[in-house]
Amino acid sequence: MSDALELGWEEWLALPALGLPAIKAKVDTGAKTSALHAEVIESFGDTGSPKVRFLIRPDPDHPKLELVCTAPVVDRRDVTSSNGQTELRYVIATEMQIGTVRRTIEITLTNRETMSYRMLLGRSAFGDHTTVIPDRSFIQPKLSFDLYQSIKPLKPKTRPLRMALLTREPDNYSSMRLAETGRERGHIVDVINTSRCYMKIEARAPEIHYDGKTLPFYDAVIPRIGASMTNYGMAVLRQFEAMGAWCLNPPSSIGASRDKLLAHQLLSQAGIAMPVTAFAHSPKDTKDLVGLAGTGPVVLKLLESTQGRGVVLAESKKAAESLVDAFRGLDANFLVQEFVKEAAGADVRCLVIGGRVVAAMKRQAQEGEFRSNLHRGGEAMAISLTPDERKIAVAAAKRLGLNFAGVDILQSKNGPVVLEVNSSPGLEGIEKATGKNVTGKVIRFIEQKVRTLGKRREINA
Ligand SMILES: Nc1ncnc2c1ncn2[C@@H]1O[C@H](COP(=O)(O)OP(=O)(O)OP(=O)(O)O)[C@@H](O)[C@H]1O
Ligand SMILES: [Mg+2]
Ligand SMILES: [Mg+2]
Repeated sequence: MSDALELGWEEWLALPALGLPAIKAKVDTGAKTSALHAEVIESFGDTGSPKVRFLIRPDPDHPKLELVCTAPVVDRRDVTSSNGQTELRYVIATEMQIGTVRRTIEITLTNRETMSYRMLLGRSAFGDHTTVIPDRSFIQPKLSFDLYQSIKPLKPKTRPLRMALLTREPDNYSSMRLAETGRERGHIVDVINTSRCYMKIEARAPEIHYDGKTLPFYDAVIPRIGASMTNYGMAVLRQFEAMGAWCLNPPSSIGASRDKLLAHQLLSQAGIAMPVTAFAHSPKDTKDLVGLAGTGPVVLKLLESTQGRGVVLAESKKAAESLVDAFRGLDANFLVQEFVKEAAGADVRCLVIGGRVVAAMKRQAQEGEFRSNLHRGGEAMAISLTPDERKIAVAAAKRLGLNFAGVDILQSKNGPVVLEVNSSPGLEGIEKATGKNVTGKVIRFIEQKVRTLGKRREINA
């Protein structure tokens, strides 16, 4: 492919890495660097690899066609425009395709809303073998804004949402899937480490600070708060709410689901079936406590445990009593629960989004193990739910006020019983077992919620 290029004073080009298949540019031999129209420019990323995202409306005649572009920042530079004003601009490097020529060029970002051309092609983009013929236009093949029709993510009416993903584990499967899927659908997703947020508590101007900067307004917050961060995470979430963000799961619901005592009380008040359960801290009458959980074998659980670690089975009354005596010395809350033998080492995880079960899997424990946790070597497979299972899963999520929940059910001889409700359910196991794009459903639910909320806000304004 030859590098020789003839250009008229206006030309069509594409910026494929930015996802822009057609841009009409004015060729300007008087300008050194190229410039591209950009609105709501925001920097993000590490200092080692800074990036910028911006909104572009490539077609001046159709301002509703909006796209979000992301690019690495190569520089920030003072640029003096033709009206003599100097502006500090972001400089990005991206690939340009014009006719058959493809090359990486530097582009400065600036608001060109009032200009007829969204892009200015400056000399540094020309290369060595370019001839500009100033009295001709469109020497290179013409493109069309129709090319944007095949681009799905943004519908003309919808603006991209700004989402915050609150997590201390940005690299785990769930975090990566949520961030990626949100971005694929045209949104801005900032991954924020909950523990690094600090806050200014002020009624009229609440703020959240992060690495020395004030965080902007977020339309939605996706909380992925680990058990060790529940309290602080809830405070951060309340602060986001105070700033007007909508939280996928409200902080109080996350708190309720994490507090096993409270969760059990709330669920049983709502008439949701659960294994018979007794709670204790340091009981004097061990026999009486064990008796509360029925006559058969019992399961004892340390309340602070997760991933099946503090969960033990006592086959006999005697074993249960000596375990209770041991737990009493730990100064910890624990529960004694009827053992649902029929479950046969399996439980059912139902993923509920917005009051509907969108995916379900059965987790089967290894031979000789009653705990089905995947971390304990359990195996997961897709399962179709009975209407009763579906109903109880939805009711449990609703009672705790969770829009996004993983409800764990045991299949007992008297029908399904709820074991626990998780407010940050993992996505890897369920997506792999069912082949369903659960993450996509989460993001679409957020879009739908935030947009109806936005409409309501406009009406009330
Ligand atoms: N009462 C019970 N009867 C039969 N099996 C049980 C019972 N309680 C728990 N199990 C089994 O043990 C596993 C672990 O128990 P549970 O889910 O209550 O605690 P956890 O896994 O430590 O909590 P988390 O899921 O939050 O990490 C369950 O998935 C289930 O397979
Ligand atoms: Mg649990
Ligand atoms: Mg569990």
